[in-house]
Amino acid sequence: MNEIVIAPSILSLDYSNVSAQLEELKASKAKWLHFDVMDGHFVPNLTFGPDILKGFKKACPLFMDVHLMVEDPKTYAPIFIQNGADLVTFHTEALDNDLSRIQGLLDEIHNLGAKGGIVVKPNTAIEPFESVLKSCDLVLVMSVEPGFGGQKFMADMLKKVEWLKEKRQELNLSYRIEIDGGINQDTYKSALDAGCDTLVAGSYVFKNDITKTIEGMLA
Ligand SMILES: O=C(CO)[C@@H](O)[C@H](O)COP(=O)(O)O
Ligand SMILES: [Fe+2]
Repeated sequence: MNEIVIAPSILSLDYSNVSAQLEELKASKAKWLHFDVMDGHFVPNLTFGPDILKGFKKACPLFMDVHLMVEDPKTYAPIFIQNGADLVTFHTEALDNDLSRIQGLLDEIHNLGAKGGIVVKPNTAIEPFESVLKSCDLVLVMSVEPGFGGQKFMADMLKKVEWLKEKRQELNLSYRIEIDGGINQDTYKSALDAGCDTLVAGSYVFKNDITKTIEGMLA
């Protein structure tokens, strides 16, 4: 059983007060930061480039979990790895769900010394990706449509989590299972019960007391 990790999503930081929140995160029980990269094409929102990641890593040296929501992850994964990503996840849909392209990018991420994994949107089934699971350090299940923080949790996505948990045991693998979107006081327990070991939480953490909210999910 993997240790439970909370990965606060910096998408929901209060950008008028960044350093104080990064100091609080450093002192908190969060070991990871979730860094959402959006290119305005794969999703209808724009966020951060590699220089911002580099700055965050310097100010707050936690494990950087970089979620690429971009049309061209093959180009951007190496750039974010050079700038501090410890783990990069990319959407299968951005590679047309093509298994050989997905396998190729997972191999490339590993060759660059980072951890890697796949992400699926809510309307993408997870079962077709069984053959690449052996190369994933983590599989990320989206429980909202990617693009924005603060959306409602889609409880149906927990079926994917249950399938991933069963497959992990059947195939004797050890990838982490992460969920992203709508995690809060009403939903985090069901995600853990279904088999998630890594919880992304954005608005829930940053719109409340950061330290206590993270501790509450780990209690
Ligand atoms: O990838 C995304 C959104 O596309 C997320 O990482 C969000 O940042 C999660 O925000 P909350 O739903 O927890 O507010
Ligand atoms: Fe994310």
